[in-house]
Amino acid sequence: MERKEDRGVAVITDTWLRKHRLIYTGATRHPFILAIRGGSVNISSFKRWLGQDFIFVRAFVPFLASVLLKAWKESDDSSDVDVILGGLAALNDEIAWFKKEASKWGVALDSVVPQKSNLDYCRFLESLMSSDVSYTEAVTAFWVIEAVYQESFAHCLEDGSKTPEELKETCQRWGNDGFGQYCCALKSIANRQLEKASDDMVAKAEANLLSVLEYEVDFWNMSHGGAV
Ligand SMILES: Cc1ncc(CN)c(N)n1
Repeated sequence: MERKEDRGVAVITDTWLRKHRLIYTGATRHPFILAIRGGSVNISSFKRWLGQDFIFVRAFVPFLASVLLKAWKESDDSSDVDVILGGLAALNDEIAWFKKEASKWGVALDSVVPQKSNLDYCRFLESLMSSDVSYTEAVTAFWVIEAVYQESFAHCLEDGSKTPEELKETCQRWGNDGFGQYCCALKSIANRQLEKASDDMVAKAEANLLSVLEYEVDFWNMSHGGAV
């Protein structure tokens, strides 16, 4: 089927990404990502990110479950539930992967202390789990959260990147084509929902997009912090 983008019709999420390009680039081309891509990343920064992200991913599970519930209740398209369920299943693998990766790098996940930026981001996720938050808002935020990781890690795998061999598996996890297609599916769902949403809801979804991008930048910034 011909997509709206192909027909030159403005798509809400694309309009937002153009409007907020600076912060979007800040989130997807962060110095931590550029250091991975350039091969100069400090391994203690990577380990710090790994430990913090494990905590985040655990908090992401109930958030995703809440989006699934909202899709089941509010979506007109039953395939949304399938897409989100696929995301939940992938998270199960992701948690197992974090445990394996942490043991490879000698990171004791049980003793990682969540940093403030992480706690703030997890609290934001929790606020989106409220039944007062619409499916449109929740699924839009969900798409942005996934898209930032997809764009960031795919950049580390592009031609010309000098990503260290031992970090390629991490980059593949979010930078692979399958994850890219999953993000496209989430983006289409978000756009479909936004097109029929009230102005007020669209404004809230845009504010959430900005919040996610700010939280993502702060999240990457944690990798600069003190020693692991
Ligand atoms: C902070 C963060 N943002 C996004 C993702 C991708 N699920 C993640 N693992 N961590």
